[in-house]
Amino acid sequence: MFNLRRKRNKLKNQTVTEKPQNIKHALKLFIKLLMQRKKSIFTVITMAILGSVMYTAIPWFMGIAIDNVAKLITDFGIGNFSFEQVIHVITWPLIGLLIASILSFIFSFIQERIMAVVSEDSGTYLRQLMTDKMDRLPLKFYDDIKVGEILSRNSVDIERIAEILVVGFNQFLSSVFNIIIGLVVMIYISPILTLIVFVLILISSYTTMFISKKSQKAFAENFETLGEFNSLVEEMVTGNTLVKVFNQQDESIERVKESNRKQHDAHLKAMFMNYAIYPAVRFLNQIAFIVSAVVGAVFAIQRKMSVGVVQAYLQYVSQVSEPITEASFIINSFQASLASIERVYQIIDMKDEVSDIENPIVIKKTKGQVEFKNVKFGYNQDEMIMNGVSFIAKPKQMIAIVGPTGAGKTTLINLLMRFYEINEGQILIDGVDTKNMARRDVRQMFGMVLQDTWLFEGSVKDNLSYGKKDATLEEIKTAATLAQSHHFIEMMPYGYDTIISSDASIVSQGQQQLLTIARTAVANPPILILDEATSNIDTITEKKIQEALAELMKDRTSFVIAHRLSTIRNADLILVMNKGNIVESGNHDELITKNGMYAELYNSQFMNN
Ligand SMILES: Nc1ncnc2c1ncn2[C@@H]1O[C@H](COP(=O)(O)OP(=O)(O)OP(=O)(O)O)[C@@H](O)[C@H]1O
Repeated sequence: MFNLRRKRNKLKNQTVTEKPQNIKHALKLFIKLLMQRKKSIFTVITMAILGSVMYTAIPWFMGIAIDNVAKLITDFGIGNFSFEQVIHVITWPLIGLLIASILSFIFSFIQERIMAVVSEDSGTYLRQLMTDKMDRLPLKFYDDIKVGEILSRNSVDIERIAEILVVGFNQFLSSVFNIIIGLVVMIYISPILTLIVFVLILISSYTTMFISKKSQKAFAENFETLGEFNSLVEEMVTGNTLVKVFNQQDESIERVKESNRKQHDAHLKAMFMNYAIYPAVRFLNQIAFIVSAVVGAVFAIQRKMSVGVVQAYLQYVSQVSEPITEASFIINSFQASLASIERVYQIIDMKDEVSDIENPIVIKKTKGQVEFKNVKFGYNQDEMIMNGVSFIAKPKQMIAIVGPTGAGKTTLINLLMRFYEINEGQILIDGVDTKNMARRDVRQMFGMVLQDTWLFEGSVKDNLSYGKKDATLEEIKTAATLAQSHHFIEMMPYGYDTIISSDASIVSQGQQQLLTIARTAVANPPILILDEATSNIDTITEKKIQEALAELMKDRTSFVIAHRLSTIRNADLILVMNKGNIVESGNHDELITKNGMYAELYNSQFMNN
């Protein structure tokens, strides 16, 4: 079936990877995106710093409260001071703690709120950029990419970028400042202990990362070997007879045994990781905390550190170690978003369609003469398929294009409509090179009636006036009458106001075709493109379609991708195509006399269906 323009999807787009191909470039794009909202980002960073300061202040105030109570105990001895005295010494630290907690909450609330807006805005901004771009991209772009791929970039990837902005970026900022400020306070409390603790945290985080990678591999191996084992067993069961016929029982059993042994080893490794290594990793992660607790206790006994400070220190150890241990998770999701941003910008940064020339020529009233002058074209620069095609279609002539599949019929139409730019030569309409016209004006001169009809969800009236928005109801009805549709439209529940869609059963396939003919008639284009590929429509409707098309073609230049003998015989000019080029042209009698490819095609099954 004739499917204009999009004949071959090369699907050369890359598979979705979770890592950016060029991390530096992706990072630049990410920063560029953030810099769109400089003020917000600056506020967010300030909030993150202030939030971390407040967060760090909380254990500090708690420490002061503990130390104040401890001092009461040391000064007066247990039970020798009043409740009021306790309240007196803890009131200020507790107020400080309360204020720090509230401020910490407020700062992170503002931070998250602003980032939520930035994230939404960035999503909308990227979506807008993508949509605008889709409009400006050459149609060739759509040959090379799957529709699903475009949709996924427009939704999943942008969603992921928005998510990392609202969740990941906040988490990242808070983690960085919590670590820095936490470390500063820890160093202030005890530089030596902090050095030991920091090294321990780094070692345990690195080990965790290393082991997670190994364990992921072990689990993957486990699944793989299990899959292999299952398919071997399945093969043995289903092919049991064959195995016996060829006397391969021993070898089969040996293969299963071997696979079973591999599966056993892989499973054991995976389970070992799960039950032995992970608890060890968890313990490792606690080591920094344990060392700090032990050393802190010793310092407290030696009175080098107060109990309150030891308690604050321990909280700082968690404050610093937790984000470091989670770093791999944050890095992974950040990497995934960088990959997303890279994919989105791959489209945004693509080269636009060659823009129309300034001051394009406008043909006021098209006569409908079409000329191809030595046209050369290839979908790819290095692979020409059309090598110097020339012909003239005079106004109101009917041109039949024939040729075997892949001959270049669609390509010829694609070029006519300027869906692709030709490499050499000229395509002229009424003597004007289409390159010197606006694309929109060129396409407006053509009306197309294709096999794959396209109706949108809306009233019959709206569908018919799609090509001429200001068409009056009278015009629409006249066109519908010409296209043998008026009668069945009137029979519909609401006549011309009936809502239809392409998949609605309210209009049959044949009626859909008639409606598309009516739609073209409303638009009243000077040149027509018709696809005559046979479709499974009943003979009566088929006849109606024929009559409607004949009516439509009256007084217009028409290009027909022809399959019907009658059409071809009536054509003023037949273009016989093969391997991208016109190999013969003329009318039926001339071509038959020539006894070339046309005669061959004519006598074969090809045109006689
Ligand atoms: N978008 C495209 N990108 C690259 N090559 C293409 C593209 N569309 C078509 N071709 C190639 O161009 C040649 C001509 O194809 P075209 O679709 O024009 O033939 P056709 O005569 O319309 O075939 P059919 O009768 O099957 O519809 C073929 O070799 C085809 O593989």
